[in-house]
Amino acid sequence: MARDTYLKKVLGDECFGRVQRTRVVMVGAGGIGCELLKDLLLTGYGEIHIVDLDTVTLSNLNRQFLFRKKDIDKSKSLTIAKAVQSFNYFGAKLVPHHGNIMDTNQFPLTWWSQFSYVYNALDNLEARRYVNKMCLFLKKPLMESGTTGFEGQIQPIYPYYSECFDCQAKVTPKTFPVCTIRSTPSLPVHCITWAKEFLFHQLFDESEISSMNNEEQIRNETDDVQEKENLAKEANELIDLRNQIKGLDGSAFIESLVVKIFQADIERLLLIDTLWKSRRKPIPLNFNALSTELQQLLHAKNNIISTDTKVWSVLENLFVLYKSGVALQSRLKSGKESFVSFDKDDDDTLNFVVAAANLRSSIFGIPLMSKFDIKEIAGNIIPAIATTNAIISGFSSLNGTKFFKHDYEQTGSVDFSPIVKESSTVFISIKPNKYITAASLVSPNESCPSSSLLSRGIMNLTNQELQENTLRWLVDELVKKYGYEDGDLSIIVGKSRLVYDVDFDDNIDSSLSELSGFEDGDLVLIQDENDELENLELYITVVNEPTTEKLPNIQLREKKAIKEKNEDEQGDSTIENNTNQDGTTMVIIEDEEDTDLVMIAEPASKKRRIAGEEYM
Ligand SMILES: Nc1ncnc2c1ncn2[C@@H]1O[C@H](COP(=O)(O)OP(=O)(O)OP(=O)(O)O)[C@@H](O)[C@H]1O
Ligand SMILES: [Zn+2]
Repeated sequence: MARDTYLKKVLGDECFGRVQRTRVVMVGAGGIGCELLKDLLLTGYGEIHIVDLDTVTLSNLNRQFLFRKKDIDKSKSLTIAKAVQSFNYFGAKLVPHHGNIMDTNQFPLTWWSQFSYVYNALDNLEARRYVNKMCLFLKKPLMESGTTGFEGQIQPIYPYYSECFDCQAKVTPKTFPVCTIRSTPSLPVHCITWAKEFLFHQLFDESEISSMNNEEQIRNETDDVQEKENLAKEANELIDLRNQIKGLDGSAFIESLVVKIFQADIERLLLIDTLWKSRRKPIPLNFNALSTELQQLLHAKNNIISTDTKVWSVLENLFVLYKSGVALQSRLKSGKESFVSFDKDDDDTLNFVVAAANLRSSIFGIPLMSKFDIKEIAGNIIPAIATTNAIISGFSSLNGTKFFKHDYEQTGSVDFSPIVKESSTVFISIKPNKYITAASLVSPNESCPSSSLLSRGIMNLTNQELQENTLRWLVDELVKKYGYEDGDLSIIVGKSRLVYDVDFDDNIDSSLSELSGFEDGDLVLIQDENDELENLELYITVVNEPTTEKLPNIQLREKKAIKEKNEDEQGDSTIENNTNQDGTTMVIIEDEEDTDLVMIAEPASKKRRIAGEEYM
């Protein structure tokens, strides 16, 4: 059967026709992106824009099947667009963009407005959150997807009609109590966390204050006065050492470091009796006893450390610490870098963390690990699996394409209720009986910072208007337009910087261009201090010509009314479910007569795990 005949049969003539006239964007051209682009192309989409900021690396080739060895170091988006031409059977127009999706110069809000559907194929929380926001701004449907190892998930997002990406808290990586890491490690992962988050961070990274040295946290976690004093002392000495890094020569720096962290700090720790009542006491490193052998290694011609999969001896770890420590020190000394951040692919940083973690392990009687294994833990690497990406991409395009069964484009409607009822979040996993599960979409979370009690719109001003108009002008305009009682509003820019409220009017006569936070692409939050009107988020857009619609023509809803409406709508999810004896549910995904996809679902309440940071 010809391809288009087949697609017409599966999607229906009208839907297929719409898909062919549609312009979509795919953000991310990595593991999921390669699979997804193939799917979107073979579904017949008319125009596909592809955004990625990165270039192809060797490690991508095992699963990102559209890239070849010859493509290494080339732009992912440009390469992928070329690679699919050989099977571009429907003649889709492919438009690659090499850049960061969060760059508002390259991708202003006006750029986003051209798309009918946004497909995410990203690997980090920050970019996902950003795209979610843009889609909320423009009421664009978004398909979110993520995989980690054998697990994966898609989440269709229909702004204000179903949960957005921010509606559910994300799984955060496992953390350990500071005191376990700093005083009483018992597992290799404790020593790796110490080496990476505390030692490396304090010595080489941007900020001297790390979470491992958070006094308040330490105060909450231990009552032992001696331990508290000890931790503070340790950290201060490390900061002193950091300040001396550039002044010391290589061997003096490493020797001071080793003697301090593996000898003096441990000896001091041993003085706190309470810590060792029921634990094995650590044994400080005897640096003197090892220094002759270390010198021999340092003067050896051959590279003695070769295999990453072998567990190094204490001496070998000391050697690697020496070499990587000196390399990092000279990078800072050269002035080219003012700090160095840990990166699993930066060998100096990884070697330092591996060696420091292992030396600490040896002191506490914890098994040492190979560089290969430590890299996996320190880099939080869960292997990416091509098949998981392929399955998730398939669900992503299948579920996303359903949107085009409706004629949203023609009618201009943004009432997403019908498509929300037909869509589902899909999960895949390797657990028996849970290979594929699905749950119907639910209404946005009432306390979601991104999609509840909030209206959004665009503020259009020319550069000249930004220079001429003061904050006072903006406050007056806001009050006139939206009716804040007694003018009692506050204006917040950036993440949380207050520039105005009734008790803080220091900036009132500054022009908007003088106040940072009012540049093209910036977001400004307006809050009603009387707590009656919902919040308003403005997206600043610099236009060439003055417009009459400087502030968005919207009516802010009353918070009370929204809450009441939400309460009325509770429990309004109508997807047909049939509960089985084992508590799982059969969810009919397709509403067509010839139902083609039936899934087993667990109750929706159990399924609140959304693609978070650890999803690739
Ligand atoms: N802010 C962003 N703007 C544009 N593209 C982004 C942004 N953040 C991430 N990406 C891209 O999303 C893709 C995610 O794909 P994937 O998870 O396979 O990651 P990868 O970097 O290719 O692989 P790995 O992380 O395993 O080395 C990457 O190609 C990455 O460059
Ligand atoms: Zn939300």
